[in-house]
Order: sequence, then C-alpha cells, then structure tokens
Amino acid sequence: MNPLLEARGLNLRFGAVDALLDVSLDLYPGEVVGIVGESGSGKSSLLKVLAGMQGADGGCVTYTDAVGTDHDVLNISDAARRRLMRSEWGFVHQNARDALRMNVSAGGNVGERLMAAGARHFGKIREEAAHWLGRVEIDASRMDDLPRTFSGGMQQRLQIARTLVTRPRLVFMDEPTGGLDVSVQAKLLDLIRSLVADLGLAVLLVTHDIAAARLLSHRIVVMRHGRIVEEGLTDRVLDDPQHPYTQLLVSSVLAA
Ligand SMILES: Nc1ncnc2c1ncn2[C@@H]1O[C@H](COP(=O)(O)OP(=O)(O)OP(=O)(O)O)[C@@H](O)[C@H]1O
Repeated sequence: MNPLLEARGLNLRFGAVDALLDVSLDLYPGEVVGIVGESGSGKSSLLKVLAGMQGADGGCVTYTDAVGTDHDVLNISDAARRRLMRSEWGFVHQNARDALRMNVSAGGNVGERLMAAGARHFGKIREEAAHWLGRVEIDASRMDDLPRTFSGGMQQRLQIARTLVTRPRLVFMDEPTGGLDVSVQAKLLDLIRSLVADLGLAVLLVTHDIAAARLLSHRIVVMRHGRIVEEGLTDRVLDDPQHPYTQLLVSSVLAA
C-alpha cells in the first residue's frame, strides 16, 4: 500500500528558532498518527506544513488523491489546495470559532460545506446536514440555532460534522479537545474515535494530551525542538519508550 501523505526532510525556521528540523513522515490510508510533544516542539508547524497552510524552507510533501494523482503540497496553487480541502481533506481546529461561521445556523454550517463541494438539491442538503448533526449528537431541534448559542463541546461537535459531511479521506486535527472541560473532552474523544473508525479516516492528530493520543492513534510521533525523536506503534512508544524525552513525557503523565 502506498502512503496517502509522504513528507521528506522538512525544515522550517522562524528567525533563530528551528520549528522543523529534517522531519520525515508517512501516513497510510485509514491510519491515525498522533503527533505529541511539549509546547513549542513544532507540532502545529508540522501540521500546517503538511496541510499546505504554511510553506517550508526545505523538504517536500506529496499527497496522493483518490484517483492516484500525486500533489506536490508545498508548491500547490491556492486553488488546488482549496479543492483538496473541499473534497479530500478536512481540518479540525482547536477553537471551533476558527472554522464555524458564527452567524450561520448549525444546519447551514454543515450544509454549506456540501454546497461548496457541489451539492445543489436543498432538500437533500438539509437531510444530510440533519443526519450529520445526529451523528455528532446534536439534537435536530437545534438545527436552525446559531453556533454561538452552543456550549464549547457542542461547537466542537458541530465543527466535526461540518468537516466530515464531505467524507474526507484525510483529516488534520490540531488539539481537537483542547480548552474543553475534562468530562467534555472524554466524551468528544469517544465520539471522534468511533467516527474515525466507522469512516476509515486517515488522521493526523496534534495533541499534547498523551491520553488522547493513546486513545485515538495507531502510531505516535514524538517531537522535540522541531525534530522527531521517536516514533512507533502507540503501545510500544507509550509502554516502552526508548528516548529519554519520551520517557519523561510518559512519566510526567503518570505522575500527574
Ligand atoms: N509564525 C511564527 N513566527 C515565529 N515563530 C513561530 C511561528 N510559529 C511558530 N513559531 C515558533 O516555532 C516553534 C514551534 O512552534 P509550534 O507552534 O509549531 O509548536 P507546538 O508544538 O505546536 O506548540 P503548542 O503546543 O504550544 O502549539 C516555537 O518555538 C514557536 O515559537
């Protein structure tokens, strides 16, 4: 099986800071890879570069689409990147407000993604939006309400419905449960886990929450100072960490 996304030798500098140093990564269809590390280790920078939202100073990223065409993500045109974002990719932001349109109804937020992907039949769009609100456990009676009347957890579930309604093959997630209450986080993680498994999604998950990474990821990549210091199957990395930094990360969770 060929990787869906292949990154080689990525470098990115901000002034004197190396945000990424020779980072290489493969992501296979249906695979969930958790990118963990402390604040400032380069996780978000890596996600943005892989999604073509941020350039790099070196290296390359190749995405192979559903019909087998390779896309050179770092040199892609804005229009082509937007096309991928509409049809094959999704991005879940930490803050739902960065993705949702707050003055558009919940149903509209989901439906407009379908319209952007070419759907035209109003009845079908509304039906599909209602179906997706149900899948993320938002009551149908809230369909015409504005997202600003929703709790943080509901806004995040709405963002997920908006992202998944177009059936992406690859979803980038940047701290999807960050900033939420612990009990809300647990419920959201369970929901994400079942949706990802049902839909067979490939996911790149950035998180500083080791428990979230353990729950969702098949494989874990550990970053420190812009480099990948360890990677492997989730249980192996978390139960038998080899790098001293991973040992520290894991033991600090155990001690917490
Ligand atoms: N736009 C920018 N301008 C200058 N420096 C930046 C910029 N974006 C990131 N950096 C720096 O690059 C390094 C990596 O940042 P990045 O946000 O990727 O880390 P992170 O692991 O995602 O951290 P966090 O968990 O806090 O979001 C940090 O030192 C950060 O200060």
